[in-house]
Amino acid sequence: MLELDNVTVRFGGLAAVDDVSLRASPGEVLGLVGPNGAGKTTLFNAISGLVRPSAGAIRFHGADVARQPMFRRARLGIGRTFQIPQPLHQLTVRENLVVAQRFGTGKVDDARIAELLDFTGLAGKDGRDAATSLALTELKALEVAKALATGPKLLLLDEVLAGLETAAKRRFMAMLRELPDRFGVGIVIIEHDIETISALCPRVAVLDFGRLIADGAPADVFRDPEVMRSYVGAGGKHA
Ligand SMILES: Nc1ncnc2c1ncn2[C@@H]1O[C@H](COP(=O)(O)OP(=O)(O)OP(=O)(O)O)[C@@H](O)[C@H]1O
Repeated sequence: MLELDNVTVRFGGLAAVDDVSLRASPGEVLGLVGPNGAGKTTLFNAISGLVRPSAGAIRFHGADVARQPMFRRARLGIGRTFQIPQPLHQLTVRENLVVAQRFGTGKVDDARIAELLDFTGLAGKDGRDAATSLALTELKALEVAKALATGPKLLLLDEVLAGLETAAKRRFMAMLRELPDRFGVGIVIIEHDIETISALCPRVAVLDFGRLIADGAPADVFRDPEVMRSYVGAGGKHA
């Protein structure tokens, strides 16, 4: 479904993503980890169209999307969340989903919106405005609901679990586990916590200074000395 070939993203002299080749299959749940500044979000930005790669190919279901604008990639089925929730603050929760649907599919589907509100635990909050009346957990749920409202086949989740307290995290993990079957999406998820990523993802890819240094089953990857060095080198706070 997603094919990255030798993707590099440069900011001046810095290769934030450095010659990364990676594949994700339909319905697959892939973890993306690495220390702070490793290039994870930049890779998401390159896939979703927020930054343009300096080199390399990005294909989605066979189509070369590397030069396509964000909305076109969204229409093809690439959806994403942002690390810091980015609702349209002046709009209500429901209106946020309407905008996301228009962006991703071009039309509004009220039944689907009701389903998404229910699924993400936001039913009953649909009339609230996003800026002033939602707690962090609800903002994160809205971020997931918005991404789903664009009708994705691939969902890029950028630290949706970070900062959640234990009960909310458990709820979110159950929600994420349901996504592939219920909504027919594959997932790439950025997450720092090794235990969480191992519980959610049969496969994990590791970035370090922009380079892909490991790709495989969590049990193998997190035993790899180079991976552990990169975590410990980053202060050991993720290990
Ligand atoms: N727009 C930008 N301009 C210049 N440098 C950038 C830009 N965006 C990211 N960088 C740099 O690129 C590198 C990779 O950043 P990125 O945010 O992708 O890392 P990350 O792995 O997502 O980190 P974190 O876990 O902290 O979110 C960092 O050195 C960062 O400072």
